[in-house]
Amino acid sequence: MPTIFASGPVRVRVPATSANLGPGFDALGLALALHDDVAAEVTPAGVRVAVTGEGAGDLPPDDRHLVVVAMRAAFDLLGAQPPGLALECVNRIPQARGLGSSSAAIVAGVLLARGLVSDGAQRLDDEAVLRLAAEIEGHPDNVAPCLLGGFTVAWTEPTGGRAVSLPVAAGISPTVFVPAERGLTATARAALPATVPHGDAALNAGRSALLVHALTAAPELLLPATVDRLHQDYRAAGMPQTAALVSELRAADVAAVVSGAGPTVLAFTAPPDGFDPGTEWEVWRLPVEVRGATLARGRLGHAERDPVAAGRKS
Ligand SMILES: Nc1ncnc2c1ncn2[C@@H]1O[C@H](COP(=O)(O)OP(=O)(O)O)[C@@H](O)[C@H]1O
Ligand SMILES: N[C@@H](CCOP(=O)(O)O)C(=O)O
Repeated sequence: MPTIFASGPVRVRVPATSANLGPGFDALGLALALHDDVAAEVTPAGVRVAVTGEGAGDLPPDDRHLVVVAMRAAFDLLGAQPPGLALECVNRIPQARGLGSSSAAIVAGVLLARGLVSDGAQRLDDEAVLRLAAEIEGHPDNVAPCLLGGFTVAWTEPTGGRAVSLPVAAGISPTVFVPAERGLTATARAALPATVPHGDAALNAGRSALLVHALTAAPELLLPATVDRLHQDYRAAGMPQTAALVSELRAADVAAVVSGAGPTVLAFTAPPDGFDPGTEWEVWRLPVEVRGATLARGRLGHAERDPVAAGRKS
């Protein structure tokens, strides 16, 4: 059957995410209430990308833009490339900080492409969207919460990425500490060793299982449940201030971890009154986002263009 493009624009709202959550390297993730909004439309020719907010002036306004890259990959699976594309991006998720900006861009692109094809949801079902997004990102742990919302457990089978979303216990109140400097995920992944000691792997297996229990039913266990030996120590030399802040918060009994590949720090509960991380950190309280990515017909409206409406709660 030929691929028929839908007429008119579609828009998507995608949440920020925090991946790993300590011991759950490449597996656990949490969606956070901070969003990018992107609208896309099929045009007669060419590719145009308008960006406001994070990345404006830095991101390539053409086929190299990550949302477009993801759209192209999805259109290949959907059966045809459109003659041209116009995108409008309103970005609020800080980029290259460990808050899942690249997975949000990828999920946005795959869902927009699906929305621009008239029988897109039949050609590319939800499981296929997750598989494709995880394949482009290289791991499933942050595309999963971006797509599904909430707290997710993701894994990879020979056929690709899969995930489930679990309900989060009351009392989980994430705070993120975001530094000005960037850190690319690819650089942080290059700092990891090819093999790890068996004892460290065993420790992480136990703690990530405990973390599922802590996040869904027993928040009082979050401190022991967030111990990690697989990635944070190996990456600490590349982000010493992040490592120091995680240690400082944990010494104050706050379950803190490196968010994703860093350099942002995630604390599962608010820091104690008077805790001062220093002026180099922006501190935002970001509730868990229970809704995953949402697609709708039409352009971005006033609410989606508001720079803070879908964003930070300080
Ligand atoms: N909204 C976006 N639109 C286009 N490209 C993006 C967007 N967000 C992130 N990227 C690309 O992904 C890179 C950051 O990805 P990554 O290193 O994985 O960090 P993060 O932890 O923020 O996902 C950016 O430098 C940029 O190239
Ligand atoms: N498991 C990945 C997670 C990367 O998350 P990001 O938000 O920093 O892209 C890793 O730790 O490399």
